[in-house]
Amino acid sequence: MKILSAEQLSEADKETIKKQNISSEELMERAATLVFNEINNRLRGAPIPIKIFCGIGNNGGDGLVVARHLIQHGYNVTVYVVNYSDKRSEDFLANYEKLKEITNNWPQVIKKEDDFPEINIGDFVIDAIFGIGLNRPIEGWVAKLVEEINHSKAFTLAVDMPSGLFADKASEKNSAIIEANYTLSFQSPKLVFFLPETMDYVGDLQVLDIGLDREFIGRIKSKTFLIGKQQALSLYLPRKKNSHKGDYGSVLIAGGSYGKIGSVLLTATAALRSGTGLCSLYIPKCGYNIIQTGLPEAMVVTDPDHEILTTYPKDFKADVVCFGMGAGTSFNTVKALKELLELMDKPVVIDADGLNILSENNDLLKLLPENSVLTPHPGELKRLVGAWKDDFHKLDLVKEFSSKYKVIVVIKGAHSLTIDRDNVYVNNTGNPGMATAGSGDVLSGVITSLIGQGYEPVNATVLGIYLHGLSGDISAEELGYEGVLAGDIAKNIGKALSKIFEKDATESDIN
Ligand SMILES: NC(=O)C1=CN([C@@H]2O[C@H](COP(=O)(O)OP(=O)(O)OC[C@H]3O[C@@H](n4cnc5c(N)ncnc54)[C@H](OP(=O)(O)O)[C@@H]3O)[C@@H](O)[C@H]2O)[C@H](O)CC1
Ligand SMILES: [K+]
Repeated sequence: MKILSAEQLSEADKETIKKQNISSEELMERAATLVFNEINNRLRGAPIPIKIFCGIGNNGGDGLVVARHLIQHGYNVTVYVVNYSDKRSEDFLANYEKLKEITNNWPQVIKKEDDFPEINIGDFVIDAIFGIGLNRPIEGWVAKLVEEINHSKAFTLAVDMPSGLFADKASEKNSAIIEANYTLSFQSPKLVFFLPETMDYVGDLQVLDIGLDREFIGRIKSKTFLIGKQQALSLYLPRKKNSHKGDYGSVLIAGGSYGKIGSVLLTATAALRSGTGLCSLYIPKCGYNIIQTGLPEAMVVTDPDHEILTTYPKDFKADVVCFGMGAGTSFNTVKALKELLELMDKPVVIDADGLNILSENNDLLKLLPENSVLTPHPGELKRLVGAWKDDFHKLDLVKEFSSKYKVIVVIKGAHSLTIDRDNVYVNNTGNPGMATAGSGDVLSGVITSLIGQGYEPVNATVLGIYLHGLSGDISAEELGYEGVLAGDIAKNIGKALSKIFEKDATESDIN
């Protein structure tokens, strides 16, 4: 699914009005009625106090439409107009009149702090103050109102966006932003919903298809995509009935050191669980018995050294090599990575200490084969691209790095991002249980395996991250967040792959 910017959404809005020959008020009615339906489905007539805070633009207009429907269905509603300026939009005004026609309980206008109502923890708050039209931080008494809503701890549902968030840029530190429990967003999720500094404001997210013109949206040249089940499915390369292990790639996992052989064991397990035909490990001698016992399906080649990697086996033929987990950054291990990069003309996957070596030896970056995949965690990423001011600056730095070195970079996080030059792929699977030792080693194994099976490196990365997250979700369902081990994520990759083929009746819009 494309992630559209505020500007693209406004254009789609205008184009839809033209093509479908409807008024913008009708489009507002359509969008806000969907919001009402969702609320009605959940509240089912419950008499809890609903407090709707409406701005004076079109987000506020949506709030007024929702209010009208709720009142007509007998809900206990109070509407507040957050009168932050006198520039009331036309559709706001039209719906203001419509609301006054159906109730004697007219909206209360808030113009200063003294006008604030009491907000109780048991209230149901609807935030329709600002949407995609926010163009500067919220200030003054409106900022105080936002704080008041947040402090109340009342359940808060945001219409389109939590007020105070910009759709496509970072917020200043300590900005007033609604901390929503639930966000019902129109047509396309906004990029900020998935970035670490802003995702917590969104709560649970649901995207409502408000019927903006499909053909126009299809033509929009978006470079930002949300990866859900449909996209994962479209990337999958089916297996032929008449095939053998030679058809599914020969991968080499190079890494490990004394005390850290578990890391390569996890990577290799994940590679095999993701469908690799032949999996070999290149490790220091100390790991030989461990791997041969722990993973009899894998083959092992050992370095001359007992404890670390010191060289690279020049005659070894593999379709793809993954380097770095548990390897350490000793002088001779740097040499081993250099030998590998000088030899390879096919994409490699570099993780963990491999990335630390690259950040300390910038000359090696130039040796990376085109479309190699780097999978840093935030600390490793900072060492590679430098420090960033905010999430959007980080995206710019990584895009620049990806273009300069012609590589694919993963920004790991609750929603991991794959950056391929200017393109951003946002992952939408995974859970906090995956924040556990070895989880990254497993991800590298999955991506390496898929490249070995013939996936384009960017597709292998996007699909690999999706499957890794889904496998984490399956593991958490079995074991609870705290109970998940990286080994479980590796073990369940096959189940995750099967799951993308399941038809799921309760599937939400964005999965
Ligand atoms: N295409 C769609 O998805 C549809 C969206 N709808 C809804 O419309 C809003 C967007 O409405 P819009 O009127 O463009 O913008 P807002 O309601 O978010 O903001 C209104 C105006 O507020 C001013 N502004 C911006 N920032 C601040 C601030 N910090 N303090 C005070 N005022 C501010 C700004 O005007 P200025 O002239 O003062 O700059 C905004 O224009 C969208 O989110 C949906 O909810 C439709 O209902 C359906 C189609
Ligand atoms: K809002």
